[in-house]
Amino acid sequence: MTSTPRASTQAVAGRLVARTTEITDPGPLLELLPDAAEGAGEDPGLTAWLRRGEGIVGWGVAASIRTTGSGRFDDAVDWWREVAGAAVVRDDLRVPGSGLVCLASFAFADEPGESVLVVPRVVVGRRGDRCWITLIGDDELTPAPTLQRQPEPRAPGNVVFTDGDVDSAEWEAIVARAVERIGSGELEKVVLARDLVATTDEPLDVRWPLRRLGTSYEMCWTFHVDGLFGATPELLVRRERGLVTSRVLAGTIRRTGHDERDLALAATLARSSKDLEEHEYAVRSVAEALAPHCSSMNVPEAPFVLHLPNVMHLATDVAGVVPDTDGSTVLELAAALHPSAAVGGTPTKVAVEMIKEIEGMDRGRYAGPVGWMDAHGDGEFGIALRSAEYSGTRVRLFAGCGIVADSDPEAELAEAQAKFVPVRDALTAR
Ligand SMILES: C=C(O[C@@H]1C=C(C(=O)O)C=C[C@H]1O)C(=O)O
Repeated sequence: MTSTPRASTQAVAGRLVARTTEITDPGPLLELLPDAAEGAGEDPGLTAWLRRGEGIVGWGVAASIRTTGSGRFDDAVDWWREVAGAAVVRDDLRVPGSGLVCLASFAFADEPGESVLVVPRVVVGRRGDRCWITLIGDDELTPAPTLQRQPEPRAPGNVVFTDGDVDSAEWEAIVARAVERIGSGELEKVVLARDLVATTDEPLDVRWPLRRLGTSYEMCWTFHVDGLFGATPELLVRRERGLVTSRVLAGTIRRTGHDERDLALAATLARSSKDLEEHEYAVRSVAEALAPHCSSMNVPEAPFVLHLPNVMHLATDVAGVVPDTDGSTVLELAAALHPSAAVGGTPTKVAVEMIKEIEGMDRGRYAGPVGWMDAHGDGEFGIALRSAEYSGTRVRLFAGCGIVADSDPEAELAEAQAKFVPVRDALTAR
């Protein structure tokens, strides 16, 4: 058993006061984020959760909590219940993302790793053609800032990439070892990841990669919470007024850059027994974790192919109804789902143990839940994939692959390389 260190809280001075007001369209939300370097030493707390230009961005820190260990989700649930329960909220819009919200990102493993929840001081959101600002303060409202499109973020300068904890040859050997153990019947699937370290000339202005991810990977959820950023195609869970949805991905093929060839490859992917098997494990793990909370569920029989600029995935959208009698918040659902077979394996416990034993690196918050939640427990959590953690000029990129009985280590390495592309390009693109 791992111990559960207590959560460390940055105290909320008093109760939080939040007010949401409708505003005219302020332009692309990512362009509103202020320059973190101008914050006079204060934590700028830049946060983002966006897809196709809709979602929320935030800055400033009205309240936050850091938590570790196997109790990280429970600590977060308790903290948010307390903060949201005591808050005074005025929200005339009542759309997803308006009112009091927190953004959060959780460590993949029970140990090591730190999880973070942040309530920004200023949140600006867009849903359809409605836009809003929410000001959050302790005891009294944060004064309204002037919303303006910010100049182009500072460029990272030259970027040098080096192997992370495990180089490519070693990683292939690790994958080969996993395939052997799957062959001997120890487990069915394990997801193995590796990291790549980018060193930038200038301390990273996270708005630089965020803007590029937001435009190049529109169909993904572009996010940033406390130094973890990326654009994930995988939605762990969304809860919106009793309806839950999850987009499950597993089974991948690299794109060639030629539309016709890619279409042929998409058809191959949809028929590939190796990928369908890997996908089936992931869908089953999500459906089984959601079932106890749902009065009805829809699990499509066959996946569709999701086309991204770098790769294509087998994808299934699972949906369910959470009755009022269940009352689980989106965070509790995310906790129940994590780690799904898309990032852990099957059976989960054996796979997670094997990851710890052979992967050779600390995942940090990569592949953990990342997203936002409101005071009613609605919100969205994605899986932090196609992501990186940064501090100053050091950026750690992550990518992983589901390994099954007939996985080929060389092909898996190439697949992981393709999954580095979104963040790599976002750092180096002009
Ligand atoms: C683990 C990652 O991706 C996951 C693994 C996939 C696969 O092995 O086919 C596909 C999508 C994700 O569920 C990653 O991007 O790092």
